[in-house]
Amino acid sequence: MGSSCSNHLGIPPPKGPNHVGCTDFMMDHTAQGSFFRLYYPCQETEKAEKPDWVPNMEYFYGLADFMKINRTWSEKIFEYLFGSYKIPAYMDAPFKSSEKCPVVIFSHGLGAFRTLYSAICVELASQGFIVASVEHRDESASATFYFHEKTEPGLTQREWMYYRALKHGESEFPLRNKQVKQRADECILALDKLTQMNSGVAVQNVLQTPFDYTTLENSMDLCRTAVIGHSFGGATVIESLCKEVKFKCGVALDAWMVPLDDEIFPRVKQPIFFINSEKFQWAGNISRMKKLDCTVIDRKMITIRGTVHQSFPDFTFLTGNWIGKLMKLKGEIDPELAIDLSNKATLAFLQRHLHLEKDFNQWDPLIDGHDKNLIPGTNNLSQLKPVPLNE
Ligand SMILES: CCN(CC)CCN(C[C@]12C[C@](c3ccc(C(F)(F)F)cc3)(C1)C2)C(=O)Cn1c(SCc2ccc(F)cc2)nc(=O)c2c1C=CC2
Repeated sequence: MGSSCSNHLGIPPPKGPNHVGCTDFMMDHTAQGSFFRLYYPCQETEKAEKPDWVPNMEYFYGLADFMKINRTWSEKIFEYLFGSYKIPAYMDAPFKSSEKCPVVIFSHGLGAFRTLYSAICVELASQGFIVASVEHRDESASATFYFHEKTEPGLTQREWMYYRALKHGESEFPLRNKQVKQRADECILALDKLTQMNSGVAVQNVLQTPFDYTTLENSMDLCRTAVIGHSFGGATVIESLCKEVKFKCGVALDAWMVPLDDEIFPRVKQPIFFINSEKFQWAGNISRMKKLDCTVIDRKMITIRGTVHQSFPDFTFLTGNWIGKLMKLKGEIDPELAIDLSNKATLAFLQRHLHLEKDFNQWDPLIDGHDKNLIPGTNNLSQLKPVPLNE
């Protein structure tokens, strides 16, 4: 998919001091291996291209499946609406950072995949983080791929795994609980791969990208690691914190709490920041977040006024107001202002709990909802509303 998009829409560029590079990593041919997009501070290079936002057509097919719409014409619509957008980062640009980078593992939502939260991941990388945006193989992604057993040396063909919808009459919890456990394992495995890269252990990347992973040796501060996720990825944050104490804190963006066992809540010991949209809130979901409230561990919650569930993924920047509001991809608030508030509040929380020596503490008031576009805690209407299913 070529040609730069000419209209005013697009994924907002990063605001931090670093230029941002990105590259893809897949540890082996199997669906059990780790697969993520890596965003990192890079050298400024004219040569590097900006990658397509949606890397392969199969992702649009998967998105059609997820949206329960016909693949044929929806692929044309997606191609027309979104086919030419680029990620505001330089593909395979050389890594460059004057200091060790803190690390974030990012987990996407149901029906999403690794590139759909680029505005968040690129911003964090521009602020000095190394971010691995995992692509989950639990059949919750619209689509993902791995490789058939090596047919011939070097020659490998992609195997696509598509979104698995709930079967008619199938109950949601058992599937989502199994998936959230796999998702947490995949976040932990991604952290393990980054740990190997940091220690100079040679790691195999079955995607022959030109990026030189040896340049990441001694580049990461693995004592400063966090996990962040949207919706189902927010539940993955909680599950990952419970399973892996190397994650020092978590940021759950509009967490969908359904997949989680109640019994894990008392077992999570790390700080958690819930950043919620105004619309994706209902009593059952909020009450489970509140079960994580704790006097001795920093647990924070804010609501961003005028936002919807889709205010966190990149789609919110890519359609005009009319279509955006119709498809609930946009709320009342300007999408760039909303993500800016979310990113700044996230950076302040990460500074506090990863003990960063940056100036992100300038945004501490946002953690407590002190801004005209923020509400401390929930939107308090959540008691009234039934469960939103089409958010
Ligand atoms: C009818 C299908 N039904 C499936 C269960 C509900 C579908 N749905 C609402 C949608 C996603 C929507 C969407 C996307 C993308 C366009 C596009 F046109 F821009 F492409 C339009 C409209 C359709 C808004 C959600 O699932 C909401 N949601 C999400 S949305 C994450 C996502 C997925 C694909 C993306 F491209 C971007 C973001 N992540 C979660 O973890 C959870 C939920 C709900 C509970 C847990």
